[in-house]
Amino acid sequence: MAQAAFRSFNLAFIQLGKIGVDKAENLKHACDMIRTAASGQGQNKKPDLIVLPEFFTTPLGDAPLIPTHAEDIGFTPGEPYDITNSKSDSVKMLSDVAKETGTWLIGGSLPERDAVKEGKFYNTCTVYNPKGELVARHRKMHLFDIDIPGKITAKESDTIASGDALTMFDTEFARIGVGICYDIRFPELAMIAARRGCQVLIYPSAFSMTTGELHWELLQRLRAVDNQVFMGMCSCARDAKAKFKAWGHSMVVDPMGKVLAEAGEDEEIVYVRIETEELDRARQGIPVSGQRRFDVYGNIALFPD
Ligand SMILES: NC(=O)CCC(=O)C(=O)O
Repeated sequence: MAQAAFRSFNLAFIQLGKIGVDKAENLKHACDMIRTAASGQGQNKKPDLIVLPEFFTTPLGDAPLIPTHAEDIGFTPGEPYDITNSKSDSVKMLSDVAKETGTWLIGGSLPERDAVKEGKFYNTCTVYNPKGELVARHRKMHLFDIDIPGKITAKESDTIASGDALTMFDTEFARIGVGICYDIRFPELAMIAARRGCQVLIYPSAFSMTTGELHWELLQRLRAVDNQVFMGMCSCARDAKAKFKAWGHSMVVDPMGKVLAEAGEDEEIVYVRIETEELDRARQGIPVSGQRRFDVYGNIALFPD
């Protein structure tokens, strides 16, 4: 893979609120918020890249809504895609607003209907360039199936099928790796993306209230430091009435593990300047990438569980 460009840029995370049962209203609200974020709100922060959270069209934890809210995206990575004939309202909105605002856009995620794998759907993120072209798609690879007795039981795999590909895309300012929420718990994904030249990793997300306090910041700082990359997770806002209450606290961490920006719990737009020097400083000062011992590790995928 060719060396990726890297220059300083502005990033905006939309910690979106008001995600209700009406998909059209959710789309309209997301579109309004993207326009607001793109304006930079008069603070000389006009973003090059805007990010939405996980499941921005459909309330998380409301599984019966998934079949009605799911959309046919019909995108195959690497193949041309005709947005004007897309069957997805969300794809059309995201493409239009990326073009209108002239920004890169990581369009959170939404339930995707495909040739429906075993009657399930995908939890899918789509990415747009400033011309409004759909350039990448990530299907959540690791599904949120957990059981912490008395606290939380979740089985995302009841309705969602797992994706089977890593996702990264090139902009004029960085190579960016994409995952979705629970994907953060699997260091291999971030490690491979970093080794393939990503300087920035961004995961649309919505952590649980049980795990958020201990793990949300910790996991992002770990992935950032392990891989010497910028790491960010963009969450939904917390909604006290929702079935799944999101932790919020959308965050961006630098390659030394320093938290550059953090939202609260409510709807909010977080602006961050990503400075190339921070990555160079971390990698030059602590040169772990040249000190790895692959001669000793061998193929870790072959180790027994
Ligand atoms: N939406 C999710 O994947 C939730 C992940 C989460 O809360 C975690 O602890 O991991």
